[in-house]
Amino acid sequence: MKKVSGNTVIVATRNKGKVLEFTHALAPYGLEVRSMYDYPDLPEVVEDGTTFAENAFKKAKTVADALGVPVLADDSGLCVDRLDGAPGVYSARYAGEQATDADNNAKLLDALEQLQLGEDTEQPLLSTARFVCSLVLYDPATGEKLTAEGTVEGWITSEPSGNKGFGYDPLFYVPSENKTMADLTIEQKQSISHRGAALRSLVAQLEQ
Ligand SMILES: O=P(O)(O)OP(=O)(O)OP(=O)(O)OC[C@H]1O[C@@H](n2cnc3c(O)ncnc32)[C@H](O)[C@@H]1O
Ligand SMILES: [Mg+2]
Repeated sequence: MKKVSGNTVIVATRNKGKVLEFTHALAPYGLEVRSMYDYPDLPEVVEDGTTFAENAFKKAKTVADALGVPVLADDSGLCVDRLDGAPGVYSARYAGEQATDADNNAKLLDALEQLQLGEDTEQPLLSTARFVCSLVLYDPATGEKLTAEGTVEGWITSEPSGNKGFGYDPLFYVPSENKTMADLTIEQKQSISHRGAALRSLVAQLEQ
């Protein structure tokens, strides 16, 4: 399978946090990252799949078919056990179509704090949770795809901390680091995160 075009990896995303993480992770391989911001007039991707893998494939295929070169896509999200896996594939639009990270974080804390009402506890760790990342690299010339998935386990904390990362990172407490994901440097996040794990698995497949 043709991996990339030249030394450029096109990632089918409009999430600037993801772009930064992929740029950082792929630089040691001599690879540069471009995103949907670098290509005007790309079709919209309708993320109506029921799984992360389905949505990642839709993003990769839509953009790869439009550009005629292999494209990598990431669909990811947060699954919270006390909310039966929500927000899951709806993570980006949990608080509505135009929701900001702050809106989504506020809605998540609200949902979990409602559940804690009436319980005889004020402990800050509200629920176990995991981030999931599904990656798909699709080659439109052959129709071949490579897929990889990564997860990271943690807790949702009622005490947000940190200003790095993006999305739900300030609410995601990682016990092994005794920090939230937003407290970690990009390197530290990469070494433990769902996206880091998925990318390592994809690179291992490409190196085979
Ligand atoms: O679809 P693209 O354009 O890639 O950008 P997006 O932000 O809409 O990305 P997703 O559809 O994959 O939605 C994932 C949401 O899950 C959250 N998320 C995913 N990875 C995360 C991470 O590493 N840290 C914090 N939140 C994350 C975040 O809120 C994302 O907006
Ligand atoms: Mg999206």
